[in-house]
Amino acid sequence: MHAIRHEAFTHIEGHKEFVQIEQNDLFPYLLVNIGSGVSMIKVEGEGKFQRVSGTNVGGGTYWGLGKLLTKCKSFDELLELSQRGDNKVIDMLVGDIYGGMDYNKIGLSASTIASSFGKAISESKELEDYRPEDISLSLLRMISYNIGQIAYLNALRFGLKRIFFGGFFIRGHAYTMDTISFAVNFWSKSQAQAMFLRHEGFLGALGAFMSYEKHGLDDLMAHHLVERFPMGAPYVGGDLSEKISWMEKFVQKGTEIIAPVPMAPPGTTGLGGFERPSSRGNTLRSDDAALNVGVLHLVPTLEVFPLLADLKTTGIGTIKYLMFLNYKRYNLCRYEPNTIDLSDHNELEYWFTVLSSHLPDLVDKAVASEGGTDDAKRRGDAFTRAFSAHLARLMEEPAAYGKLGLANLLELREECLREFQFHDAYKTIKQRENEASLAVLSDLLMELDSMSEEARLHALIEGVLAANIFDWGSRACVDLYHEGTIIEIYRMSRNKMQRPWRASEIKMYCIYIVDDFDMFKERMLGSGDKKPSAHKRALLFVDNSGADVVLGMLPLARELLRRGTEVVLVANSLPALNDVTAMELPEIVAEAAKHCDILRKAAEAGGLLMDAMIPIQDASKENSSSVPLMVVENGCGSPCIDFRQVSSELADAAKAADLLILEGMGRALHTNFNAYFKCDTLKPVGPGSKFLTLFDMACHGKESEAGRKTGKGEYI
Ligand SMILES: Nc1ncnc2c1ncn2[C@@H]1O[C@H](COP(=O)(O)OP(=O)(O)OP(=O)(O)O)[C@@H](O)[C@H]1O
Ligand SMILES: CC(C)(CO)[C@@H](O)C(=O)NCCC(=O)O
Repeated sequence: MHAIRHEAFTHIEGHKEFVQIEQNDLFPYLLVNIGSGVSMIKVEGEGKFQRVSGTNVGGGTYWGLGKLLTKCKSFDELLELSQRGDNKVIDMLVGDIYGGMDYNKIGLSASTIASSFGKAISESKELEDYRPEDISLSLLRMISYNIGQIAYLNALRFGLKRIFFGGFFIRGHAYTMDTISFAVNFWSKSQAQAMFLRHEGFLGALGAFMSYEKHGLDDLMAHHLVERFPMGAPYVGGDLSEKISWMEKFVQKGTEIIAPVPMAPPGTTGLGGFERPSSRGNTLRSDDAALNVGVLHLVPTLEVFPLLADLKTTGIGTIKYLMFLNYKRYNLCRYEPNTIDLSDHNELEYWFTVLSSHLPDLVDKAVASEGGTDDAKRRGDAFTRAFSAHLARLMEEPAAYGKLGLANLLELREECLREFQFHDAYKTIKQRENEASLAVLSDLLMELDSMSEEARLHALIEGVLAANIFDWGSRACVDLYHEGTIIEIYRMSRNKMQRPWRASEIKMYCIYIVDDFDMFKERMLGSGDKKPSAHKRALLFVDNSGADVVLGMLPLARELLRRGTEVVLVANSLPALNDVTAMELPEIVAEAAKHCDILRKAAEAGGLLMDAMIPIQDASKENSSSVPLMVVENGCGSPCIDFRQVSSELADAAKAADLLILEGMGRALHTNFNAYFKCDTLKPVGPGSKFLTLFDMACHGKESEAGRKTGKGEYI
């Protein structure tokens, strides 16, 4: 639960809500594992747990007894039957005893089950006279309610505030979860709430893995575990079945991709007591159709970005805590990379349309990047189907893979491409753009050098914004590109920039803009009595290949180097769209260095002209007079960045940094727009980048609360 965000959720009347749990507030809790039998485990801390109780009436009882009584051939069939059942045919209800009335004096409604299967005593019916549907429902309620009640009593016995339910019995079935939630709520008189886990079926395997000494997992930190989604999950059968054979336990081999089955609209529970939970529909909503899990990857080199401001000290925001026996609100604010929350249905629909409309073009590029072979076409087709199936799944249940943010969706697409062995769909385009931009770099540098300091700084920032237009995720950019050369478009785009740089609205999110260029300029160039004060080290998070990095970010890097600031170019570890990668940067820098002495000396000092990538500690060699220009990878393969999980090289490089330049829509707007850092930060986002209409916006930024408190500025 430390590692996987949005692991725990409540499930009440068909409504799933994720529960945010602070790392230091997780323990103690009761874990109820419903397998064949049921184990109840008191968990008091990391590795500190004790089995305190259990019950032999569990999943095995439901399946075993159900099989005997209904002749069902599979567990799912049995569960499906229960959806169409009516338990009052077999269960003795309070109303049956008290003449159809509620028994108000002791607080029981007429529909409350007085005795499971109790009606069968007094009726002269044989087993065959009962419908299997009714038997299944009575049995499911008997067992789930019993487990819910015992769990609650044990939590009470040990003063545990939370109960998590797991085990293969649950398996993501909405109706089972609603039934257990109902039971816990009923017996605790609404004092307790059942919580469920997205990866409930894997607890045993995970426990075995974690306790296996050879892994040396003692120091395992939450940020070392990354959840990725199994792209084969919705894509079953066909040529790629070998790839997903491990999923056979969950998904029947050879099943076609099927659209997820919508659940019936929630109804009301009516009279109270044991009315049917409203998520019950005519069709069982099972996760068989699309496996509802992510795969955990252990990446021991991932770290939390050390310059991320600790927002707890700022006290902004409110996090809702659902606590057992005690409902509290805490005033805490945690880092959330996503700016856009896709739980807003309109927002979700908008992004799904954008991604779907980009799909054919992306597949064309991906197939071309692999030489357009038959194999590449086959993989392209499989990718389209797999990704579309994921989109359909998420459209139907946005929380299927945890709380959905735009960054997750964009990363999902990149992962999906990689899953089908498209490692760099934009390879050719990136190369072509890099070459075209490098060819005009020296002209641009000459133009910049002819300007006054102030005009140059202004032109450089405008240049970063203007060059960020070259984004091949943006159709508008592609269209524009047909109409001019790289330098013409760059110049035109720069000329269009009018201060104050601002954006008024991005889709439904209003963005309030502060153009802080003057503040930044004062720090860089000084003003009045104030002397310029160069930053010690700047981290430049670069975005797109071609003009963006070559004509935008490199000239800015050069200016910083000229002023004695060390520059670290931070780029993706793996390709994502047309973003430049850390592997590609040394070659680009080497080529640019041919046109510029400042870049050449700095790149030499940073070791870039000798090796492709060098460890940061070797970077500040004594044998050069110039401050170094370095490259580090960020640990990501997505257009966005989650600062809780960056490469250890980046974390290391950040320790000495006092300026961050976070360029581009993915990293500065779709993610991290609301992120605060401990040092000066620039967040330049160019017009028309990543899916926005051209010239919709020029640049965004805002004053930082945290910045004001710490005396650090967040510019532009
Ligand atoms: N497709 C399925 N086939 C069989 N059982 C299923 C299926 N889906 C869910 N179940 C439920 O899962 C239960 C088994 O769960 P699980 O594998 O977690 O337990 P186990 O390891 O056998 O039990 P224990 O924890 O008691 O050792 C079954 O008894 C049944 O109730
Ligand atoms: C015996 C185990 C632990 C096997 O996993 C499980 O099936 C269980 O907890 N059964 C319930 C036993 C009891 O009555 O406590």
